[in-house]
Amino acid sequence: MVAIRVDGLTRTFGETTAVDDLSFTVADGELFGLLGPNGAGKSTLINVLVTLLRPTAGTATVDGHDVRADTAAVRNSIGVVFQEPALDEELTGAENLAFHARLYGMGRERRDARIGEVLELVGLEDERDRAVGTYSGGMKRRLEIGRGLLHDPAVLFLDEPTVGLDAQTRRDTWEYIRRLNREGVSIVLTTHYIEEAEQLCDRVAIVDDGEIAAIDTPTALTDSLGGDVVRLELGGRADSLGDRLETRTWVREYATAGNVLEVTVERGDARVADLVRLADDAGASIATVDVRRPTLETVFLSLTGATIEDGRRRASDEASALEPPNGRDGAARSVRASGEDR
Ligand SMILES: Nc1ncnc2c1ncn2[C@@H]1O[C@H](COP(=O)(O)OP(=O)(O)OP(=O)(O)O)[C@@H](O)[C@H]1O
Repeated sequence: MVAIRVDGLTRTFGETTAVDDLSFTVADGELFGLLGPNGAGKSTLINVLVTLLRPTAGTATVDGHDVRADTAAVRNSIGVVFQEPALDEELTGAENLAFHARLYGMGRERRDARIGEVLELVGLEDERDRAVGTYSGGMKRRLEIGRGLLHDPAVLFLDEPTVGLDAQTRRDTWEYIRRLNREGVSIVLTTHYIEEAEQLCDRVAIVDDGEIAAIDTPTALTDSLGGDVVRLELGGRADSLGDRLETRTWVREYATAGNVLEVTVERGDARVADLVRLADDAGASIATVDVRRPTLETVFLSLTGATIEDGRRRASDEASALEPPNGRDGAARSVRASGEDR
């Protein structure tokens, strides 16, 4: 079964094509990540899938419902946690959830049972009667995730779920997200954190400039780069080693620059000794050796020619230099007010 099917989806804002002819599917029960810098089109894509924005072209279904024709059915099937917190700090955790459950028209009995279940799922049962204003950042985020789950949705959308959280709280939040996923909820999350995509997601779509540059499991994406890079800093010029490397079948490729030699091999840790021996035979002394496994950052760089950080900087420069001529439309603005990490 398919949780989400996107076919030729495009969304433009005036001259800007925020989402450009995307097609992909998310399987039932999958934890799927959209990784890309600010301005790549991730939020626009999510806003179309959660029916806050209409597509300009193409189609999408969520839990089998068309985002254009069946908005009510889509909304019933999904939970959404936006980047911007929207909790009432004066109410307790349980009261915040009860308020939301009433908005969903849940009857009292179901509401009470479900609030208990959800608080347990996100590990806040002991804090249920404390005012949310006294919660830590991570607890608030978990309560928001819990709120998105109240009506038992098939698909949960999380827009930058750990933005602004410290490293430890981020890891804890990942654990809760994994737990929900194990309970059977399909999850789509956006992130610009490499590690989040690598550690958490079953599959990742690398999004840049409204397009999907690649889509696969994190391991397959990093493997596609063809191996680890062993970097040797030598006492003399590195090109003296070139001839010797040419004859080694385990060398996928190599590059030299001054006294630095970079060799791509399948298993970097297993080849360090061979490379040290080769350098030795060539009479080259070695100053440093390190082995780098490619990360999704390396994949992003090789696909787009920029780092995610570059992309983020470019987006924020553009945003401050040039506001869109017609301004942002209301639906998008209400869910995208500026946050601390932009
Ligand atoms: N309502 C809008 N009006 C005009 N342009 C918009 C609007 N929403 C998004 N855009 C533009 O569409 C492009 C994609 O933006 P989007 O917010 O979807 O990217 P993103 O990857 O989600 O980034 P972020 O992490 O900052 O939300 C950007 O160029 C942005 O300026």
